[in-house]
Amino acid sequence: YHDPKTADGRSSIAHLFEWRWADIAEECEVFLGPYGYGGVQVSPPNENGIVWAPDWKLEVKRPWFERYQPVSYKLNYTRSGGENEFRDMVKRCNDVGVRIYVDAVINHMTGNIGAGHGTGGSYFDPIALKYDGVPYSDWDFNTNDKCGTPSGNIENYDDSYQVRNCRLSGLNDLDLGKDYVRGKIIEYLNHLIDIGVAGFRVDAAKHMWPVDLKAVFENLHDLSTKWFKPGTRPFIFMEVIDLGGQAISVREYNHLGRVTEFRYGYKLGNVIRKNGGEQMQYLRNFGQGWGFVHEYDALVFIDNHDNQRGHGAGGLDVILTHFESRMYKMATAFMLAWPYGFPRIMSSYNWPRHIEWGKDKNDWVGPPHDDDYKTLPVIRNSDLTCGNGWVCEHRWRQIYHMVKFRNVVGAHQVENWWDNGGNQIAFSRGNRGFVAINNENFPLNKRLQTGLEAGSYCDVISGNKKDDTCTGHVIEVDELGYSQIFIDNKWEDPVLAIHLEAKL
Ligand SMILES: O=C(/C=C/c1ccc(O)c(O)c1)N[C@@H](Cc1ccc(O)cc1)C(=O)NCCCOc1c(-c2ccc(O)c(O)c2)oc2cc(O)cc(O)c2c1=O
Ligand SMILES: [Ca+2]
Repeated sequence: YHDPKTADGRSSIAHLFEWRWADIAEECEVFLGPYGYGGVQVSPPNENGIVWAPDWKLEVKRPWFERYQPVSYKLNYTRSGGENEFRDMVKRCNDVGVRIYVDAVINHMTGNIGAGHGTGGSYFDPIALKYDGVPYSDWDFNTNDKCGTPSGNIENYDDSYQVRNCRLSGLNDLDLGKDYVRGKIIEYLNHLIDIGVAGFRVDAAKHMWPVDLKAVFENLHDLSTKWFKPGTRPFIFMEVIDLGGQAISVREYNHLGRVTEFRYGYKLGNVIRKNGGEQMQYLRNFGQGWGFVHEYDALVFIDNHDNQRGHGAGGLDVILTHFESRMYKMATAFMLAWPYGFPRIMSSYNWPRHIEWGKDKNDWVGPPHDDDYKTLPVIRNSDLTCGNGWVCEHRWRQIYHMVKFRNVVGAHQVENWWDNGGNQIAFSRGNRGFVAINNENFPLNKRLQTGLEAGSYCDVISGNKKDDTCTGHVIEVDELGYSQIFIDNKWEDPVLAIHLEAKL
């Protein structure tokens, strides 16, 4: 369950948050496949509640988090499309070596958003705990006797019983101890596996008992033999928000599959922002040495759909996002060059961020849409940027080139680590790649061992290799593997990366 099951040496995935299935299928063929991405994490494909909250403090209309309020496990239909488009996307992506990982929301159903119909027309009544599209009834939910708090909601995250058996933010909490509930969830996930998905992001895993998750995972089918060898188990990574200090730890889950290591993005954000005296030189043992889970248990990322809005783990003054693009690219370059964990690149949409008192008042805003709240298609510009409000970080040169870098260096370990005792670092990955980062406010200018064979290399951060020319800096490596490395702190990107497939 820990192995991502990506194709031929592909080593990272992109989270195309709120993208439509048709756009993802196209992106697999025109970009993700050719540029070496291993897979896509897609938004929840199951039918969800429709959230209008005029009575709330804000005029909240069709927020992004409505997709995290299931109404049924039908794939027909969400803002991203219906089952046919979903099937088409899985086929077209797998056919070009790009896997699909589904965001599985199985801890809960909707909150108290009023009785009505889901995005696929299924009737539900949250008060009566009635979800006809599954069907679920009040038998299937954790009620007060199981939970024990006056409100029935989680009130204290230090009580591991409450965190599992009570409602998360008022969301109706499924009882995964019941065979019937497990059966419905297993049926949903196996339907996805039989279509061809390669695995799952388990949403809100912290809110479910490991023993119940184990019972579900054990009953999942092997992956479809249309694209995978017989007997291949699904890739599982569980969202466990754990920055340490709370009752529930990632270590309760990492035997079941990989876990989201939230400390990774949090600590790296602090280092790059130089918060609290953090320095780049301390990154030489970034990983288990910092208390993170074992590298084979870690799914790592700079930001995710939740904390890029200041929610969940970290907050706006630590987590780096596309809004701070120069630092974001530096952090992403490090993540993709550094061997620890399996990396996920966030691909966002723009929203009118409005920070007041350290909170983004527009943190609820949903994807780019037309007047009927229909999600807009992705527009692809000839310079690889996107239109219609899609940020497409995964298409930024400094990012997609590092995705390639990670594929080229494979499992080669870190060698030739150098730092200036402050915020300049450099290291190679075996004899296949070399990267240097200057996060000081003065230039880096040093003769360093790159670990690479002699020759001229194109720096893939500043440009592209075209046949035997380089549109960015050309880096000369001498017979002994040394190179005079210069990085001006005033450059657009104070990062340099070269590898064997960027050799001129
Ligand atoms: O901010 C949000 C949504 C956040 C969210 C959504 C999906 C995620 O995967 C996630 O990690 C966070 N939701 C808003 C609005 C909201 C939505 C539904 C609701 O019933 C009440 C309010 C909010 O203010 N939520 C309360 C704080 C965030 O509390 C949530 C968490 C959460 C946050 C921090 C933790 O340490 C943690 O263990 C869980 O996970 C969710 C998972 C879901 O599947 C659906 C949710 O509504 C939520 C969720 O509300
Ligand atoms: Ca629960």
